[in-house]
Amino acid sequence: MNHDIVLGATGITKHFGALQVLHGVDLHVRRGEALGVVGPNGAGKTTLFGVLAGTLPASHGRVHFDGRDISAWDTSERCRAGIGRTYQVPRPFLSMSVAENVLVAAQHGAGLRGAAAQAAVHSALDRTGLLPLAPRPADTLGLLDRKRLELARALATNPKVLLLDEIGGGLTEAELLKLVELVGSLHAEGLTLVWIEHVLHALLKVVGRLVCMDAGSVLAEGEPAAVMANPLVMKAYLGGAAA
Ligand SMILES: Nc1ncnc2c1ncn2[C@@H]1O[C@H](COP(=O)(O)OP(=O)(O)OP(=O)(O)O)[C@@H](O)[C@H]1O
Repeated sequence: MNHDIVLGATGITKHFGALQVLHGVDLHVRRGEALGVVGPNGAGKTTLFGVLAGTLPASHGRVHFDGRDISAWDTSERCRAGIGRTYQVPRPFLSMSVAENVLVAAQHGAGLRGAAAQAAVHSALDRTGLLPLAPRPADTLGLLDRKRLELARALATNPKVLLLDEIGGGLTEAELLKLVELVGSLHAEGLTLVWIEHVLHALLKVVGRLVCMDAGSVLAEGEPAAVMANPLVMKAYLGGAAA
């Protein structure tokens, strides 16, 4: 495997019963890059994230990470190896504080204990600007701070690659700019990102490469402007809008 590729999926298919939602997808993430993943609703983007993170077993195909075949690894092994993710629908423990939520991720996601767990929590809160809110109950946070918390929980697992699933949804334009700034700063620190996002103008401020999926296949990939101008991609989006 090419060592420039930190995370690679090859020939991934996924069936849910009789429904096939991924049809031989190849996805290769380069070390240090920010890769965007777009596509109409139901294209299979979140399912692909599940296969990468190990929450969903692939029906066929292999996943490699950092030079190793991790296809048989479960989600906690992959998390400890350095694959972090956020969820489309964040589910923080609402009665717990911001810091406690991040601590749970450091302990249960990354298996950290004691001073190492506390250091990971401090660093994640600091990087996401949540240190001043550390003692606040999670249910008192506004939407942007909940997104920051979702990021902090993923960062507390010390990821080498961070999978972001539609973290931009529902924010005002001003909030979105702050989120873009934060995600951009994580990438500037050297974190490899794969970001599924429907809010294209936000995504395009951060990513250097784009993959477009439709109906369980990769339609196009490459330089973002070229991908968005690809006739197949335009057709998929217009079809999605009309559906
Ligand atoms: N657990 C499941 N059981 C059955 N079908 C599923 C399951 N999860 C996803 N699907 C189906 O797989 C297809 C792909 O869904 P997926 O969520 O991966 O798409 P997506 O590209 O992430 O869409 P969106 O942009 O709307 O989040 C959809 O038809 C969806 O209904």
